[in-house]
This record gives sequence, C-alpha cells and structure tokens, in this order.
Amino acid sequence: MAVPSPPSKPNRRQAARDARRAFARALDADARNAQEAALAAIALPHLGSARAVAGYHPMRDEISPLAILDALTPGQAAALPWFADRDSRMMFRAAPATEPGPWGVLQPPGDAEALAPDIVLVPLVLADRHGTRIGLGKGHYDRALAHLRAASDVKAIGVAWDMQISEDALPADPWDAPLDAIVTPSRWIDCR
Ligand SMILES: Nc1nc2c(c(=O)[nH]1)N(C=O)[C@@H](CNc1ccc(C(=O)N[C@@H](CCC(=O)O)C(=O)O)cc1)CN2
Ligand SMILES: Nc1ncnc2c1ncn2[C@@H]1O[C@H](COP(=O)(O)OP(=O)(O)OP(=O)(O)O)[C@@H](O)[C@H]1O
Repeated sequence: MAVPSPPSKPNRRQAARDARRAFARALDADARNAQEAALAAIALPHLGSARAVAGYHPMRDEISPLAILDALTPGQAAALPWFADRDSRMMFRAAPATEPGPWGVLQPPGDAEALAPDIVLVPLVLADRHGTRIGLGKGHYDRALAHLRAASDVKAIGVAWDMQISEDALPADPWDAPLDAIVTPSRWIDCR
C-alpha cells in the first residue's frame, strides 16, 4: 500500500499562515497585549549578555516583539531589519522603524546606525522544537543568519504564538539556519 507523502514546505507554510491568521484575528486587544507582555517576561532574562538585539516590526498576524525591545537595558541597542531594495541582503539598523521598506514592512531610515546583533529575534510561520523553521519563503533570515554566524557567535531565537510550534518535526532544507531557541507567551524552548 502506498505511503502518503508528507506535505511539502509550501503547503505547510500556507496552512500555517492560514491557521496563524485565524488565531490572531480571534484575539481581542487585551488578550493580545497580555500574550505579548507574557512573551517579553519570558524572553528578557535570556537576553542579558547581548549588546545588540535585533527584532522585527510585526506584520498583522505575528506576535509583536516590540515589548521585548522596549524593555532592553540602556546599554543594549535595539535593531530592526533593513533592506536597500528587494534584491539586496537583509541588514539590521537601529530602531525605531519609521518608513515603509521594499517588502511592505516598516523599517529604520537608511541613515540609522548599522548594527551587527548578537541576538536575533526571528519571526516565523511554523517551527518545531528542534529549531527547524518555516518563514515567508524568501530566505531572508536564512541568508542573514548565515552571514552573521560566519563572523560571530550569534544566537537566533524564534518568536511565536504557542500555536505556531509544530508537534511533528518539520522538513529541513540544507540552507535552513536552525534556531537556537524559541520563545512563546508560555515557554522558552532550548533547541540545541
Ligand atoms: N515582521 C516581519 N518582518 C520581517 C520579516 C518577517 O517575516 N516578518 N521578514 C522575513 O523574512 C523580512 C521581510 N521579508 C518578507 C518576505 C516576504 C514578504 C511577503 O511575501 N509579503 C506578502 C504579504 C504578506 C502578508 O500577507 O502580510 C506579499 O508581499 O505578498 C514580506 C516580508 C524582514 N522583516
Ligand atoms: N544562505 C543562503 N544562500 C543562498 N540562498 C539561500 C540561503 N538561504 C536560503 N536561500 C534561498 O532562499 C529561498 C527560500 O528559502 P526557504 O523556503 O527556506 O525560506 P524561509 O526560511 O521559509 O523564509 P525566510 O528565511 O525568508 O523567513 C530558497 O530558494 C533558498 O535557495
């Protein structure tokens, strides 16, 4: 009897995006704020040694990491993704995000300080507890993390609603940059 093949990465991405949308749109503002505050409370004790922490400006259905960035200590810099154009590699510049970027996400201005983060808070569509991640499918984080890890010991921490953690292991491609840990509103998952 034929064994059904596992769903492809694009199929899993689309299904997980649909599920994330349904989940996020059912949250009212108070519930959402409570989840994001709980996320920050769990994440912050793990960020103490970082000099620069990169986050992201959240898109509509993503959990926001901005409460984490707002609570960094005065010696720590907050960074956000920045693109010169759609074809260029993702960089990080000092927060806040003030202008639309080429991918439809707000980003810092081009004259904000360029930063090499030692911790990157990574948005995701779906991840498993081993740190395999599915993102939006452009490879922006895979490439940026490969570049940063070639130069220094950078930690990648996935940031997610609890419902974005897959119980079964996800398929990993050779270029996938694994997450070191994942933080949700209820738990910290060490992946390595
Ligand atoms: N909040 C956030 N910022 C981020 C990312 C992310 O996943 N989330 N990125 C992760 O790499 C980078 C931007 N990469 C992107 C790659 C693809 C699309 C994209 O396909 N957008 C859809 C519309 C998305 C939507 O439904 O809102 C599109 O343009 O059709 C967007 C950003 C850096 N900044
Ligand atoms: N280090 C890399 N160098 C060159 N190309 C890469 C690298 N990492 C990923 N890519 C390319 O990026 C594309 C998308 O990869 P993938 O589907 O794994 O994205 P994703 O991890 O879901 O999304 P993202 O990282 O943007 O959030 C692939 O076609 C892959 O060839």
